[in-house]
Amino acid sequence: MINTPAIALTELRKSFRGPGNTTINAVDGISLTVAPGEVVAFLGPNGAGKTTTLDMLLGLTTPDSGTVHVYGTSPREATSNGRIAAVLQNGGLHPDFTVAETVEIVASLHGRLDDVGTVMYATGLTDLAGRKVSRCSGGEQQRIKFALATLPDPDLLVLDEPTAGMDVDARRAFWSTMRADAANGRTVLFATHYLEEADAFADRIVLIAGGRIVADGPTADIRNMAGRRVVSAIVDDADLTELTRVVPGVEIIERRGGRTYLAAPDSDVLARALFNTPRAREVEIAGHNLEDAFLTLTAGATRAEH
Ligand SMILES: Nc1ncnc2c1ncn2[C@@H]1O[C@H](COP(=O)(O)OP(=O)(O)OP(=O)(O)O)[C@@H](O)[C@H]1O
Repeated sequence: MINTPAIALTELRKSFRGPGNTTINAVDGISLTVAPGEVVAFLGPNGAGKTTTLDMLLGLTTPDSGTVHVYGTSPREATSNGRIAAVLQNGGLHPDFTVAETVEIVASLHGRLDDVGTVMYATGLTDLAGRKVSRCSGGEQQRIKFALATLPDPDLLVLDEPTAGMDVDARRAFWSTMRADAANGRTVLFATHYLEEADAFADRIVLIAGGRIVADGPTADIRNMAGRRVVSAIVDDADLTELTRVVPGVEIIERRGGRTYLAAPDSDVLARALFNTPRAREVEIAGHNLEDAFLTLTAGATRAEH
């Protein structure tokens, strides 16, 4: 079955009870198909719904509605036959074991005791072999989890904020190991809230906010989209209609607090047109910072609460 996707999510929904009897639609209709061998970043701000989606993908949480398929099977089946493995944010490590013991236990479960040395070396754990897990830093613990996740040699690796707690050098080392894995054909889906990290590593970025996908495309496209300079102003509807006529490719990103946020392939043309629009007031040109632009892209998506 050559065409079976690595991941197929259809109309996934999951809500939780929030404070004061409200309902939080953590995941609000996510559909996503990932082909084998793709490296996909699941990018979104805190609370966007990334972890909840990954939990459903891994079969740790049951969706309220929608379906999850991993290589055409259920998450449970994919986990039990070693096709999918994960590095999650919390838990999973025994504090009293040493790093080597931890890796050996999981290796023995997968019949890979012979590979312990190689895996520990590849994940930068060799020098930490004798250290108790409880004495390892957050970043070091992430590396242990990563080593454990690669032991079953999964076709799909799911990583939730994998570099949390790592310093710059550790991050770089981690991603170079991941790149080598991906070059060998492993499918990787990782959650992050750093655009730079998604940009540096993923082939494709799925941008999520408010429990929904707000953009999905090749990394270069999303980078260009996020990299556009945003121009905003207080402007009325009639002038807006005129602007969309005179500025090629202008797009209304959102309207918030009486202000309209616009972007165009040439932001100078857009800004000039706005300055020449007599009733447009308080024209502002946003900086070119990728993180700011990313926030602008996701700010419009607010989660529906009842
Ligand atoms: N068990 C739960 N009970 C109640 N609310 C929850 C639960 N799990 C998640 N939520 C809420 O659902 C929303 C989505 O959370 P989720 O952890 O999936 O987001 P995230 O994108 O992974 O965020 P982060 O980057 O902070 O990890 C948030 O508003 C969160 O508070």
